[in-house]
Amino acid sequence: MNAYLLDRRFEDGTVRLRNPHIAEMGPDILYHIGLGSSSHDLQDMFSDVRFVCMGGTPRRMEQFAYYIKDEIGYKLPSGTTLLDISYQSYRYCMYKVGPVLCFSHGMGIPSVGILLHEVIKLMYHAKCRDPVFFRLGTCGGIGIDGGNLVVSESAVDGLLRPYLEQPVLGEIQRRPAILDPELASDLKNLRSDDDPFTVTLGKTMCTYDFYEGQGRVDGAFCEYTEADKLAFLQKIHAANVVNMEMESLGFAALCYHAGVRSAVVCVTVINRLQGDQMSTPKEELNKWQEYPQVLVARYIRKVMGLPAHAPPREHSFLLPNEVPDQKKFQS
Ligand SMILES: O=P(O)(O)O[C@@H]1C[C@H](O)[C@@H](CO)O1
Ligand SMILES: O=c1cc[nH]c(=O)[nH]1
Repeated sequence: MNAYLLDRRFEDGTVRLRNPHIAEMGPDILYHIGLGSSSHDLQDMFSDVRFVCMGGTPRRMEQFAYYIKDEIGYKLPSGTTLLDISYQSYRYCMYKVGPVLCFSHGMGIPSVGILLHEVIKLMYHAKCRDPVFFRLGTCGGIGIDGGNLVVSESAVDGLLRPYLEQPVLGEIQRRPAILDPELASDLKNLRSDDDPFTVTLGKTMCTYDFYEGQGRVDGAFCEYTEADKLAFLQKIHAANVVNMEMESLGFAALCYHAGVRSAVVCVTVINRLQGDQMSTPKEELNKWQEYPQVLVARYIRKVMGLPAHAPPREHSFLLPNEVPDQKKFQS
């Protein structure tokens, strides 16, 4: 067995829940994804899932669902589009394309954490074997220009500590935020020479805020100088931090605790050593957001025994319902 997993899974690769109450309590409602162990046949619906891919926005993850559909040669019945399985939750989006499950996770550790509790339980109820979890995100690069990829080798908090802390029953609970090193290195090696992006392996700083938490000077509040900010960014850069985002710590800690292999692949949308404001045109940002998908699709294809090379799309992808030139009204 992969050294990263230790004995945190069952021999047959199914997910071991580290919660004795679930087996005893009867029906389990997965409230935020609109599913349940008695209202749905979770094993029938999801037991073939091998890859769980998540990222912040519903649009990005719906796009990914269509992209991976083409990449793995999955066909939809004619005249149909992909169903958002968790549409009744009005929280996260969720698409299934063969062995790939795609979710949006919203912003920040609380949002991704709640989703992970329910997705890990879903893997358990469905008896999925050896699922691999990916976060496909955006980030601020530290010394890396926009439009390049970072595969996280580990996640640290805003104090450079490699664990997730949260108060539980009035005490601080600590869980190590460990990502699978073998998976990270496999992903990095899937870059091809004709890709329009570089891939850097390094530490990711995960913060609780986009503005002051990431040392920006362009929030509604700021009590430090530009020089203070740059000194901090240089200090963390010297400690091998190459990017900043807001979910990796919770994502890594919960996946590791569940015995699930996991990786974080983010595209840089700004080089924080050069500024704070997000001034890149939307069209460019949309194209960049697809780069993590390209690398993860290559990994999935490789594991499925398909040729690994999946090129980036020429143009950023429009969803079936995004008819161009629609007139919108704002009062
Ligand atoms: O998943 P994404 O790439 O949206 O996550 C990053 C971190 C925050 O959630 C968000 C801030 O803009 O982007
Ligand atoms: O600077 C950035 C860009 C994207 N996401 C972040 O959390 N920070």
